[in-house]
Amino acid sequence: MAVSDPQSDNIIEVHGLSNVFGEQVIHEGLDLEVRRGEILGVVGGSGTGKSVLMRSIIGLQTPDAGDVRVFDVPVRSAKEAQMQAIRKRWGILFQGAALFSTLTVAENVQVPLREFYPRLSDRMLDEIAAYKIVMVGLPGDAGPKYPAELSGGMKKRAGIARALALDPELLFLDEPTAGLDPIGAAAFDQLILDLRERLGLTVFLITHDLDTLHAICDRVAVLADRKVVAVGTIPELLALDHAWIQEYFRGPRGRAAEEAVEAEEARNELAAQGSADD
Ligand SMILES: Nc1ncnc2c1ncn2[C@@H]1O[C@H](COP(=O)(O)OP(=O)(O)OP(=O)(O)O)[C@@H](O)[C@H]1O
Repeated sequence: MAVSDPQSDNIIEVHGLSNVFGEQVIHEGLDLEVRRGEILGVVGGSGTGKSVLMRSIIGLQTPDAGDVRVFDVPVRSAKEAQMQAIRKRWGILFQGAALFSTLTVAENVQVPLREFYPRLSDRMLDEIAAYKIVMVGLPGDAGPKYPAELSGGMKKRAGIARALALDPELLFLDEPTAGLDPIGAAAFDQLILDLRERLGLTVFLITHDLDTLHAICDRVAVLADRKVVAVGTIPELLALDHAWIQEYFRGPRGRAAEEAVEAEEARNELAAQGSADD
């Protein structure tokens, strides 16, 4: 049930993916393409295999069948040097930010730099970390703090700073707004949008957050029945006769998220009219 036309300029291509754990078939013949420059939301019920899909794409999970290409490199058969080269081109925010608790924020940001560029001087490492920390909207004095001293939203921002350490082209985000209050979540959505604009990122975003889907995703991929059953804009998905999609987007939470976006658009329109009248 692919809704949008396929495009050739894909950063990620997944074809015929299967993942099986014992008796449990998670994916069977799953296809997905992620286009350069888009924010693709990935949704699906709990346990449908969103995180397993992400792990298959980044090479942390060896699938039972299928092809996965990232930056045109076949992840399953790539040599270690090829994988190293593409790992430099992506950044990952795992669920819960996954910061090293014994390292400061600045040291966390420096982890990928030390791994991929072991000859960087301490001064350069400090400068890059300070730059990334400010880039994600953390206060300048956040660098020497430990994760335990940060709020949930700040931890996520620190995780993003680390994911951006190597100036990636592609960002993987696994439930980035989970656990944030609605205001913190909206601010985080805005940060992702800003970063995409400023850095030209492509974003693979796993989320349950309907507000996030409405606010920042160009397209949404729906996981159900062991595969991606549909990919498209939210209006395209709403036009489909699929029970889970209808329930998810048209349920009370889905409608509230839709209304919030409509209200925001109306406010922006009024503001634009106001400034045109001045
Ligand atoms: N290494 C593994 N070994 C065995 N089973 C696994 C493994 N990894 C994941 N699973 C199982 O695969 C299924 C899908 O897991 P996954 O974490 O991808 O779901 P999800 O869609 O991300 O869920 P949620 O929305 O709750 O985070 C789950 O039933 C999980 O228990």
